[in-house]
Amino acid sequence: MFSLFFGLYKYLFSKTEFHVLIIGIDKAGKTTLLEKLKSIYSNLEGLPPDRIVPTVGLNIGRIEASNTKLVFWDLGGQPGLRSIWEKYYEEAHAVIFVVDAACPSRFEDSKSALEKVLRHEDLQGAPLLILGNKQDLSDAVSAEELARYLALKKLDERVYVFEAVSAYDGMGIKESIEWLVDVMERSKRTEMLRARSGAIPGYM
Ligand SMILES: Nc1nc2c(ncn2[C@@H]2O[C@H](COP(=O)(O)OP(=O)(O)OP(=O)(O)O)[C@@H](O)[C@H]2O)c(=O)[nH]1
Ligand SMILES: [Mg+2]
Repeated sequence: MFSLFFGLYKYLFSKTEFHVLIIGIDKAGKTTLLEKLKSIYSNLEGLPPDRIVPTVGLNIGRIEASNTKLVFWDLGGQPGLRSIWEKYYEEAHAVIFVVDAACPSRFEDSKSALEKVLRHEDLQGAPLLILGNKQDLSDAVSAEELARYLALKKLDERVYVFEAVSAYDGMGIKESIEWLVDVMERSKRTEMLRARSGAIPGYM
């Protein structure tokens, strides 16, 4: 009986934990973004950009934002590492896809990597936040321009947005995270993941 009420209490009052996958091609700025998120949302000072090295394994960051717990999984974007991304799809509530908005010569690479991500059935219904990073650089393209460059198909059914950010100075990051939390809270995928994890009170 106690466990039934405890389960119900937990279900009603504990903060939801969302898993957010941060992917994108190498050097887009994913890890720099993760460290900036830690600095903005927690008391921990994130690593400064000059101490960040290309990611080979997995970086994890936990923050609290808008009364929810967010767990970020940041993976390496080098070509040989991209096959690892899909191992995390099933458990992800949403995806952040980071693009270096100041490097048009790599937009094509980003586009094909993202199209492959969108085709994967384990990510069905996952909200998508596409970040045009490095806005502190004068030649960075805007979110609208990036959307035009990428010209993504297969987005019709998906909840998505393009945002312009800088992982250096923090521009656009809070707005992006607010959007993400809001859509994850209302998404069918969240309902599906919750049901699958057996988070129905009394049935754990
Ligand atoms: N100017 C500028 N440079 C940035 C920004 N974000 C990242 N960088 C730089 O871009 C380079 C790559 O950053 P990382 O965060 O390591 O990129 P990544 O996407 O994690 O790369 P992988 O781990 O190899 O996939 C580094 O030199 C960063 O300092 C930004 O907002 N503005
Ligand atoms: Mg990295």
